[in-house]
Amino acid sequence: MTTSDQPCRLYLISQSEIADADAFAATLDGVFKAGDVACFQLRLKGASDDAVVATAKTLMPVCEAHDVALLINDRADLAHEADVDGVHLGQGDGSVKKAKELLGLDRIVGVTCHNSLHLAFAAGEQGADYVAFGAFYPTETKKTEYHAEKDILTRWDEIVEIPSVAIGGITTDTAAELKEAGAHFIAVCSAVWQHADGPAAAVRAFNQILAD
Ligand SMILES: Cc1ncc(COP(=O)(O)OP(=O)(O)O)c(N)n1
Ligand SMILES: Cc1nc(C(=O)O)sc1CCOP(=O)(O)O
Ligand SMILES: [Mg+2]
Repeated sequence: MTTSDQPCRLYLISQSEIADADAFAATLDGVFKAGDVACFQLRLKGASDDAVVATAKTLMPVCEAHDVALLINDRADLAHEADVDGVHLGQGDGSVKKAKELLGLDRIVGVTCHNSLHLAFAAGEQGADYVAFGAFYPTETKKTEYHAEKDILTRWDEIVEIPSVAIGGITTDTAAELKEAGAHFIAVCSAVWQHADGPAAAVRAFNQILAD
């Protein structure tokens, strides 16, 4: 993941529960057909380890077919077991170094950095492939303790080559301003899965905005 001449792309986060992985794989295939998605993060909360790995394995062929990187949230060990493209680590989810050792240097390790350039520099020094800033807007997907301002994306983009991901309450109304501020990826959950016209329509709409 490098920033030079790269367009701002969509980073899709799953809902926190997936009841039927096969049915969801079919939905995801339709979503990916609707437009460009760079990454898909499997963010299951409260699922067993076996369910996370099994769901990832069911979704992997769909992600591969559309050239979408599949990441597992929170757990480098499960990302390793499922042999996916990488892991997203929060500040309490283990070190980048250990994740890279386990997964291999070719796998993606992204890190939550809240509203802190200091955390982002530390993640970058440890070898993170991207840093995530947020939450930019109110969200019901997660209880957030940190609020990020757009200028952190601009300052990061001016200083560092490592891509940034903007997250938290992003909608089709706000994606453009984050892109303009310098975000390299726009991470979205509810604005896709709860879109009035369905997730494929949402991905089409985000793609139009990010292409402008
Ligand atoms: C792209 C991206 N950015 C931030 C987060 C949040 O990670 P974390 O702080 O570990 O919180 P949970 O997602 O685990 O609740 C993320 N998942 N993805
Ligand atoms: C998972 C997550 N992490 C955040 C952070 O600020 O670190 S905000 C968030 C929720 C993202 O979902 P939505 O697009 O529905 O707001
Ligand atoms: Mg986490």
